[in-house]
Amino acid sequence: MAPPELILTPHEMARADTATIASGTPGLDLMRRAGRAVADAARRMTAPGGRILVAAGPGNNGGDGFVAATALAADGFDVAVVPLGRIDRMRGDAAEAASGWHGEVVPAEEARFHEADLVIDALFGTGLARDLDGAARSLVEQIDAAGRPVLAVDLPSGLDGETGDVRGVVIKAVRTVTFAARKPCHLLMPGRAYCGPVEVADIGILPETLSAVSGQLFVNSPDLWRAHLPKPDLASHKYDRGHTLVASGGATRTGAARLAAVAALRIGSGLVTIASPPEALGVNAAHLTAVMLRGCDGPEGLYHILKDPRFNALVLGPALGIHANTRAMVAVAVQAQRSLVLDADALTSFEDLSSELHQAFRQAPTVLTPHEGEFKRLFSGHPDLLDPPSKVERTRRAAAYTGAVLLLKGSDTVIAAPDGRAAINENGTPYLGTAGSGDTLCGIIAGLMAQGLPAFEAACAGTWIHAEAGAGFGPGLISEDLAGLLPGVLRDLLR
Ligand SMILES: NC(=O)C1=CN([C@@H]2O[C@H](COP(=O)(O)OP(=O)(O)OC[C@H]3O[C@@H](n4cnc5c(N)ncnc54)[C@H](O)[C@@H]3O)[C@@H](O)[C@H]2O)[C@@H](O)CC1
Ligand SMILES: [K+]
Repeated sequence: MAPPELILTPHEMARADTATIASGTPGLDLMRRAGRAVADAARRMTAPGGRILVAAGPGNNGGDGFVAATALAADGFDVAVVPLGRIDRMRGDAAEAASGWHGEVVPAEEARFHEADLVIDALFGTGLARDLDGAARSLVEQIDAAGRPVLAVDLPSGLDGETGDVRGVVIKAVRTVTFAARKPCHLLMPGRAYCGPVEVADIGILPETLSAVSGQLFVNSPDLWRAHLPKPDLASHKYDRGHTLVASGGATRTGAARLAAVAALRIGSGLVTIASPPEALGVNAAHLTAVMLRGCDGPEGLYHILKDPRFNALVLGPALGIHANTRAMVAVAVQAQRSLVLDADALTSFEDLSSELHQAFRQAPTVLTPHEGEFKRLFSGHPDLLDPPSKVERTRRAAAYTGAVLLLKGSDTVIAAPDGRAAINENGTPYLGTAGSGDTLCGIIAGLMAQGLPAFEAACAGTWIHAEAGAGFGPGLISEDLAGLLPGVLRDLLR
């Protein structure tokens, strides 16, 4: 089994670079390998002899560009370098790489990017320190306006490597070659939309060096959690696979709980029960077959049901209503120390009361699944949780604050555990943006926790499986389809 893929921040990457150099690999060797990997990609993107313009910045990203230019010219491509600033002011390895270039140099104001078959963007990489302005901004705008295919070196210039935000302006690339590991900007929005497919080139930085500097940020893929997935054997029966309880809303708001309940059953929870307000029992009963039903009158009702220890995972939130009763039900669930997924109304009920959530969930596995709007409302009194520009950092801080696993939804869903582990999901699909999709996600996660997955792994696996099911279906997807798509995804995963 492959190890989980690490994502390194620019700062961590610089540490890996320094450690590699300290252990005997010259920095110039790393740059040469980086530049050659860029040249390899460029070769695949350009017809023999094609015109390639390399926009080279003042730092090591520019150095990589000079190495690539030299390799491509040697291969017979028609290459010119467009430097940003004076080449004779470059320093260190980048100056060394630039000194190997004896071909055409074109000043930015004379560069005809629109005539290029390929533009290599080697302006800025992980060293971008502020918003682009002046000559740098003009050059980026000039390249973008030309509309020619761009190959980005490490990352599209103008992207903040850590946050994925645009620093003033950014070049839109059709492909990116990065080194040793992907950076957060390759997965987080909006950055991801500017990268095209991202290729990770091995430049000789050892996996153990990457692990040593890693801040425990991962790509959310099966490599991160597959080992935890339950595989029932011949001797196991439904009582071994947990019992998920989903709280239903009132008589006209019962669908969300049923979506969650059916998803929990499909993902493998041995038994699933809907806890329904008395007035909604009839409508729930009319729609349920394999899912069981219990009457549950608010927090007191929940308290009585949870006296039965077999209910080991709970979903609270979908269509429960935003009021004190919902908060009280959360309190009962927390007291009962069961695995818990809180979404939607269960979160919004704590608006302006988020201080009540401080360390509230550290006793039992809990997953909170807000989208950005819910997250902002929930933690509106806590600028320390809302201010960090990095979505990963915001999610991590909220996880540490609440003691729960935080799943901050979006096309770049981030999942963070209170211990600092975090993952960015990348298999999402816009088709998942449909009514009830979040309810299904809650059911999947709770169903996995019912079977014994730890909260972080359940949240990561649930996010990935939910997205995979949606992506496999595509246009026309509605939430009722999702549970039925889970067996196919599970079959592939457990193969
Ligand atoms: N870290 C590594 O392991 C390796 C890194 N390499 C390359 O090195 C790059 C990082 O190099 P650097 O740290 O030199 O950084 P960059 O080359 O990304 O940029 C730094 C330079 O840009 C200037 N600068 C920063 N922000 C600016 C702005 N807004 N406007 C104008 N100028 C600005 C800085 O003063 C500095 O001269 C990576 O992206 C990668 O391409 C490779 O050479 C191989 C190994
Ligand atoms: K770049």
